[in-house]
Parts: sequence; C-alpha cells; structure tokens
Amino acid sequence: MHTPSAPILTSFSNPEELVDSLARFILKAQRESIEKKGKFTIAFSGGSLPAQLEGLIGRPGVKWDKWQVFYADERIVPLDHEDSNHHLCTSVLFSKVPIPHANIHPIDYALASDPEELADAYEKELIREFAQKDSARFPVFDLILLGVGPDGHTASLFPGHELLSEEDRWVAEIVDSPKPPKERITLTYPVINHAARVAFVLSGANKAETLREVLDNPEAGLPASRVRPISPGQVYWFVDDAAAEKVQYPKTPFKL
Ligand SMILES: O=C(O)[C@H](O)[C@@H](O)[C@H](O)[C@H](O)COP(=O)(O)O
Repeated sequence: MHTPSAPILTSFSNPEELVDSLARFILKAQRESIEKKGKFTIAFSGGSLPAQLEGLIGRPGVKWDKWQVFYADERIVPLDHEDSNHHLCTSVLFSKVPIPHANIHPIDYALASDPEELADAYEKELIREFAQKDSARFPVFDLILLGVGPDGHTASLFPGHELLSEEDRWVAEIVDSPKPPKERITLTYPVINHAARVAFVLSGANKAETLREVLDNPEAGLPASRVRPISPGQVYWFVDDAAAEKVQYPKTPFKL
C-alpha cells in the first residue's frame, strides 16, 4: 500500500512537444483535483522550470481561479529580485494568465533576517491552505514541479545536507546552499513524498549524466532519487532526448 510506484520517464525529441505534453499533463491533474476537491494545489520550483510552463498560457480549460500556488523552494531575496523564484514565475507565467493574486503564496520577505522564522511562517501558510481536516500529518499537494541541478539536488535539497533527513517540518530553511543565493527555504521530503504527483522537468545534454545517476543508480541516494511519493503518489520525468541520452531506465511513451 505504501510502496512507492516506479518513476515514469518520458523523453521528447522536440522542445515544443515537451512543453505541450507537460501542459496537457498539468491540465489533467488540475481537472482530477478540481473534481475531487474543488481546487488545485501546486508547488513550483525555480531555475529553468517556469519557462517550460508556457504551454499553459492561453490554454483552454485552465481554471486559474481554482489554483493555489506555492513554491517548492524559494530564495530569501525580495520578491522583485532577479533571483526570486516568485519573480521569475510571475514574469514568465503569472503576469500572462488570469490567476488571482491571492491564489499565489510567496514567502514573507519581511521575515528575511530570521530564515527559520520565515520557513515556519511559510509552513503556517501551508497549514492554512491544507487545513488538515483529515488529520493527515503532511499536506498532499496535487502536483509538485521540480528541476534537478547538475549535482542531483532538487528543490533546495542538496547532496550530503542535513535537510535530507528532515522528518517533521514541512518547510525548512537552508542558510548554506551551495547554489547561490545561500539562504533559501524548501519543502522537505515528507511533503514532497506525500504529493499525489511530482513531475521533474529536465532538458539539455549537461543534465544527461545527472539523469543517468538519478534513475539508473538510485542507491547512490542523490537528492532527486529520494523523491519517491508514497502510494498512490506517482513521480513523472519529462525530459528531452539530450538529457535522456545516457540513461538506461525504460522510457514510456507519453499518454494521458
Ligand atoms: O530555485 C532553485 O534554485 C531551484 O528550485 C532548483 O532546485 C532548480 O530547480 C535546480 O537547480 C535546477 O535548475 P535548472 O533547471 O536551472 O537547471
């Protein structure tokens, strides 16, 4: 019952196909979630991911007023700073679609001088959204969208970092991130691994070795390999052929 399902890997030969398939996948997740609960809870990462979501812009059927958007990780910088994931998502996506401002949940930068307090405040924001009415210990996001760094990190969970063994907190601060900026917050594994769906999006030949290590050698325990949502949660990989070049892990054709 709680055994994680095997990741589903799909590789795309052209970038437009990846972007379009990802948008269709997100739309299907949105439909199923709204049917069940009347809303769609989603978490976004930064890096190259937000630009891959352009297939959502102008797409019929996206019910933006039902989305509740959080960040899988965020850099502790002002919300209009060029390093801010919120700023990035706003410029490439939210400013181009009719999502109500109140449905987007950025960090409270006023708490920046105390990263732990800022992380706790973000956790409270999640508690308010998920309301824990079923007394579940962790929130169940409908979808968490993640990228992977060359070192195998995902969200702000970095190789060898003590946060990899966090078991209680929903959101944690990191003040020594090897990828700048140093101060960030991140969703923890218990939250990521309780999601209904997690989708990694990866492109480019410079990620080929990382993908091989993450999927073909999960025993090595790179942070992205540890993303294994408990059943019935499912992890999906949307990658391009360049990123998939070295992986032996079986590929599945895209289907909804
Ligand atoms: O804010 C961040 O730094 C990210 O959320 C981070 O986890 C990112 O997703 C990876 O570093 C991959 O970044 P790229 O997609 O740019 O390679």
